[in-house]
Amino acid sequence: MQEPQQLQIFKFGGASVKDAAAIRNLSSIVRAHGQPGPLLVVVSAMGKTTNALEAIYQLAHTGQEYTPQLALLRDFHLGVATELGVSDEAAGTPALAELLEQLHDRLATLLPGDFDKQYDQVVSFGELLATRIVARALQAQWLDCRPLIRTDHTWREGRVDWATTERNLRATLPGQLQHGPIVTQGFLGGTAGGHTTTLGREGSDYTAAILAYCLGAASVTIWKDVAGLLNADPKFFADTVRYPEISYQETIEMAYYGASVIHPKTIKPLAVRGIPLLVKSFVDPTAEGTRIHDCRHGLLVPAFIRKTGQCLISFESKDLTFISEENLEVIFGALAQVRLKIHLMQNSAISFSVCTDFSAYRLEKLLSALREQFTIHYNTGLELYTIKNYDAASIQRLTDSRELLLEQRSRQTFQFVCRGGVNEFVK
Ligand SMILES: Nc1ncnc2c1ncn2[C@@H]1O[C@H](COP(=O)(O)OP(=O)(O)O)[C@@H](O)[C@H]1O
Ligand SMILES: N[C@@H](CC(=O)OP(=O)(O)O)C(=O)O
Repeated sequence: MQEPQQLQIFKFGGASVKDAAAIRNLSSIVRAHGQPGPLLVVVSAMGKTTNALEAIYQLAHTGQEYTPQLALLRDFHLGVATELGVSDEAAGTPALAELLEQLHDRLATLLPGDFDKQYDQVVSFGELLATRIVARALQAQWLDCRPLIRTDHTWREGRVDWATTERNLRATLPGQLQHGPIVTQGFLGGTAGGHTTTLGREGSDYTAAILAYCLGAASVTIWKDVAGLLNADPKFFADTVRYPEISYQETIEMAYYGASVIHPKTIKPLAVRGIPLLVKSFVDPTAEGTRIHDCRHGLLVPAFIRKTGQCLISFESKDLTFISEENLEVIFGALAQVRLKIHLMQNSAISFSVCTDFSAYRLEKLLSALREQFTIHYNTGLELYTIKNYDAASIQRLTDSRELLLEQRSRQTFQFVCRGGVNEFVK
């Protein structure tokens, strides 16, 4: 087996393929920055297509009308392909029409129940369509990653079988890469039985890391609409600062706390094999960006991370007994069962509180499981703020005008939960 020397992996997310002009820009980046050696291009669904597919699926699964939304999605993809001169007619193959027909048939034959499994079979079409269009625009090879990236049956958050995936990729890709760049889907995997899985929302960054790890890539570059990894999301915070370089460890923590610029699972596979991750701007591709790698640096400026759509749930034992390890085991078990991830937790003598993402469906399942044993209160519409490497001024900047429902601090990290401010911009 031949090792693909100096393999470069580029990942383009939804914003960088949102329309024909964006895909033209992507093509010029690949021409100017993709080195002459092997290149693997990972692409997400175009713009907000995954959200649109989620909405269509929700309607279809509940027996409601969805054909106008499906027609919009179809026309959008066919329109972009035509504008780029890569329609089925121009390409001489009906790949887009076939995908759209498969999507149509899937939606028309949904079964009641099995929500998460069927979600994956439907929502995956966003990446399949986008990669067909981008591969044609780049005159590159198109690769279906689903038979190669093997996962278990955890629908909507497939867990990767690393050994099988590495074997599959190493048996297939090095040879194919010799024939030119390859375009493949982010976010998707497949089970041993041939069913499609997805890796969790915004999981295409993670796909790039899986491919890099398994193929021993020289680097991964994720092309974003920002100048690099910043100390806060510029959509919500004024005066953001770019980190020119930052360690895997700092980045993994920022992603874990909710810095949505990088999917939290992305860093570990890269760190394990020492593969640098470059975050660069597709708006200004020659700018430096951020290099995430094995480096040492002094204390960084405080980083601000905001997670919206949070829910604070507190459990009290009904008979005023203390919160014990036995109680906690039951609560943690139920949270894992309904797949609610804990972002922050705190306990007092008779009460235990957790902050999680709000999902009406999962919360209801949790309440049914624990209601008999505990008195449960919850608040929704909350935000969780994290300040990494905090100082007094940074705490003051965020907490001054807010009523804190819960707060916690360690040596480097300050976190608090408060009520959500609609589209609030932090100065
Ligand atoms: N610390 C941060 N640094 C830079 N961008 C951030 C940060 N936290 C959140 N973001 C947001 O992440 C966005 C880019 O990520 P995302 O939209 O997921 O990209 P894509 O869908 O193209 O992969 C930026 O537009 C920015 O609003
Ligand atoms: N399209 C998927 C996967 C993804 O990673 O997208 P993006 O790279 O645009 O965040 C989603 O929206 O969840």
